[in-house]
Amino acid sequence: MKKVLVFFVCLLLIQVRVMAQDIKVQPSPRQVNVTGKSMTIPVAFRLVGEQEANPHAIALLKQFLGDRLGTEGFPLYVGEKGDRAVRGAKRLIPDHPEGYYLSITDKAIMLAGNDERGTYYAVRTFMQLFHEGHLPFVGIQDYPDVRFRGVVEGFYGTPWSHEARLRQLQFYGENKLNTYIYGPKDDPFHSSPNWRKPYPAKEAARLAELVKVANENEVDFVWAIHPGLDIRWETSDRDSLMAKFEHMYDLGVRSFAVFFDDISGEGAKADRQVELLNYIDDHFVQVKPDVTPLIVCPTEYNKGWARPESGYLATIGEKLNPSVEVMWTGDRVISEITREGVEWIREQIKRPSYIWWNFPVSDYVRDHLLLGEVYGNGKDIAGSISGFVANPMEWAEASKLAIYCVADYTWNMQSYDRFRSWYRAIRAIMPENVEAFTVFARHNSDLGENVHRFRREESVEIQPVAERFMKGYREGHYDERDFLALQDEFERVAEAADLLLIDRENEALIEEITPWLHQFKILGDAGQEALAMIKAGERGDRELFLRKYNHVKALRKRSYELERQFNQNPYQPGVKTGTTVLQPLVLDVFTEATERFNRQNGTDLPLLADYSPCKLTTNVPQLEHLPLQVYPSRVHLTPLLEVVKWPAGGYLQLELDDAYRIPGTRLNFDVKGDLSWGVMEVSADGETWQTVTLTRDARGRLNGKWEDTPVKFVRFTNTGEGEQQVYLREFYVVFSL
Ligand SMILES: OCC1=N[C@H]2[C@@H](O1)O[C@H](CO)[C@@H](O)[C@@H]2O
Repeated sequence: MKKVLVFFVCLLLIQVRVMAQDIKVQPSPRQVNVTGKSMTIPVAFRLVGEQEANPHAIALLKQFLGDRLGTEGFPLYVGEKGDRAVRGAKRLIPDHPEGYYLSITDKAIMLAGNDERGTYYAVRTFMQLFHEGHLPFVGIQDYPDVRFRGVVEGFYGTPWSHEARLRQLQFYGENKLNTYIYGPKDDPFHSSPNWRKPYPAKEAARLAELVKVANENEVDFVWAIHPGLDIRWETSDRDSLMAKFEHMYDLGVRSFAVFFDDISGEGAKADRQVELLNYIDDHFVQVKPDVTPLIVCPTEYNKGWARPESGYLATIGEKLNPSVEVMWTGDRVISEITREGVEWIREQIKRPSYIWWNFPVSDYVRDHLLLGEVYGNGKDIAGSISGFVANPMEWAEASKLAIYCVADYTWNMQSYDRFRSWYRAIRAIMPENVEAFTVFARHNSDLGENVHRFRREESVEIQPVAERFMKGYREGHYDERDFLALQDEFERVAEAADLLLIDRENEALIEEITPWLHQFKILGDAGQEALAMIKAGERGDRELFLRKYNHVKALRKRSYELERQFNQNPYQPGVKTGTTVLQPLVLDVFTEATERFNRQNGTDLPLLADYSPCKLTTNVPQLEHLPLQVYPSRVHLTPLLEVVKWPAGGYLQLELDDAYRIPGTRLNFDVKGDLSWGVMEVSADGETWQTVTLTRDARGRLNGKWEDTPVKFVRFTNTGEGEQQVYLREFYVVFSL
C-alpha cells in the first residue's frame, strides 16, 4: 500500500510539460523518438533489476543519482535482454552488440541493454538527458556502427602518465568508447629490450589499476607487445612472450595485441610472425575463457608499404587464424580511411581490417598541436572494418578533442557532422571557456610541411579575408572592412591566450598547452602591431612606425626564444602556432609595410626573413619532403620514425647557401653491420667531391671527418647493389656561420 501511495504522490509532483526537444546525446544515437513532452525530475527513483543488471551500470547509476535512488519512487527498470526487469522491452532492444533501448514515459523509465555493455551505455545516455530539472519523454534504440572503438596509445615520445591514462579511461566511458590499446613505443617493457621481462612491482600495480578502472568504464584494456626489433624465432622467445602475456593476465588484462610495426630484418618475416601469432591464439587466447580476440599490427601496415611481391599480406590473409584482428593505417602511414581502401585490404587479409588511424598523433610534427576537426574518413566503411582506434598526441588532454569526435564518428557514421561534433567536443572539454578554446583550436590544427605530407585545414574562416587583404594591400587598395576583421581576429587571439592561461577548470589541459598559449599570445600581439605599422606608414608617422616595427621584431625574437625553451626533442623541437595562415600573414604585412617605409624614407630597415641556409635534395622517396630544422649554426634533418628503404643509387644531399668551414658532420644510421654499401662525400662546388671517412663514436653514431676545406655540399649515397633498410635517427650538419 505504502509503495502505491508513494508512487501516486510522485506522479502528482510530476509536472508534464511540452518542451523544445533538443536531445543532445554524445555519441549521436541512432533512433530517437521524442514526444515533445517532459517531466520534472522525480525526487526519488525505485530501482528495479539491480540483482541481474551489469554491476558497472548499477554502480554508475548509484553514483549519478545518489540518494535519490532507492526502493521507493518513480520506477526505473534496468537490465539486459532476458532479465526480468526489462522483460517488457525484449522486442525493442536492438539485436546488436552493445545495443540498448531506453524509454522515459510518465509511467516509468526503462534502460535495457542487448548485453551488459549495452545496459551501461543506456545509463550513459540516460545521464545526458537530465536537462534543467527535466527529463524528456523519449524512446531511443541505439547501437554502434563499429565493433571496437577507441584509442591506441601507440606514439613515439613521452608515454602518457598514469593519471592521464586514468582520466582517459573515464573519458572513454563517458563517450561509449570500448577500447584502449596500451602500446607506447617508448615503454621498454612493451618494446625492446624488456618485452621479455615482467613489469617491476610499481608499474605492474599501476597497470592493474588501469585495468580495474577500464572495466568500471566498460573499456577493454588491450596490452600490446612490440617484440620485433630483437625477437629470435626460437622456442625460448616464444615462451618469453607467452610468459609475459600470462604475467599481464595475472594483472587482470583480458585483451592482447602484438605489434610488428616499424621493424626490419628477421622480425619482419610474415611466415614467422604468423606462426607465432597462431601459436598464441591456439594456446592462450582460445584456451582462456575470457580473453577477447588477439590483435596484430602487421609490418606492412599501410598500402604505401605493401609489396605484393613480398607476399606478406597474402601470407597473413591465408595463414593467420581468422579470429585474429589485423590492424591497418590506410593507404599511407598517415591517411584518411576510404571505402575503396578498406575494401582493398579486406581482400588481401581475408577479413575486415581493424583501423589504426594515425590522428591526432603528432610524433612527426612535435612542435604542432592538432586540435582541428576529425574529417576525411568515409561514412560508408563500417561494413568493412572491425575496429577503429585513434593514435593520439603525447598530449593526452589535448587529444580529447579528436577522440571525442572519433567516438561520435565510429558510433554513428551516417549522422556524423564534423563541425557539430567538434563544437560539442570543445564544449565538453572546456565548458567555461568555449569561445577562447575555439579561437585557439581554430588556429592550431594544421601540421605544417611534414614527411608524410598529411595536412589539415586551419584558420578556415579568416583565411579568405587574409588572402584578399594582402592582395589588396600589395595592389594599393585594400578593403577597410578586411583590415578591421583581421585586427579583430588578432585581438581575439591575444584575448584567448590570456583567458586560457588563467583557466582553472581543466588544469591538466592548460599545463600541456601553456607553451603554445604563450606563443599564441605573441602571435596575437604581433598581428595587431603589424597591422598598426600599416596605419602609421599611411599617416607618415615615422616615430609611430618605428615603435611598431621594433615591437614586432621584439615579439618575433621572444617567439624564437620561446621555441628554444619549450618542448625540446630530437625531432621537431619548439612551439609552432598558427603556421598556415596567421604567422605568414604577420610576416607578409611586416615585410610589405617595411619595404614601403624604406622606399618612402630612403631607409633600409632590415626585413625579417625566415631564411633557410640549407636545401635538401634526394631521390629516396621517403626522404623527399623531410623538413629541415634550421638553427644559427646547425641544420638538422627531421629524423624518421619509420624504416627507410634506401634504394641502390639513392642519395641524400644537403646544399648550404654558401661554402662554410664544417668542423664535422654527424650521420647516424641505426643499422646492423657496417655502412660499406654507402659513401659520404663533401664538395665546395657540387662538381668535385671528396670522400669522407666515417668513424663510429662511443654512442654508435657515425661521424664524418675530412681535411679542413670550405664545404657547400654534403651527400650520402647508396653505392651498393641493393636496397638497404635503415633507421635515419639523426643527420645534421654543423657549420660555423
Ligand atoms: O602501426 C602503425 C604505426 N606505427 C607507427 C606509425 O604508424 O606511425 C605513427 C605516426 O608517426 C607512429 O606513432 C606509430 O608508432
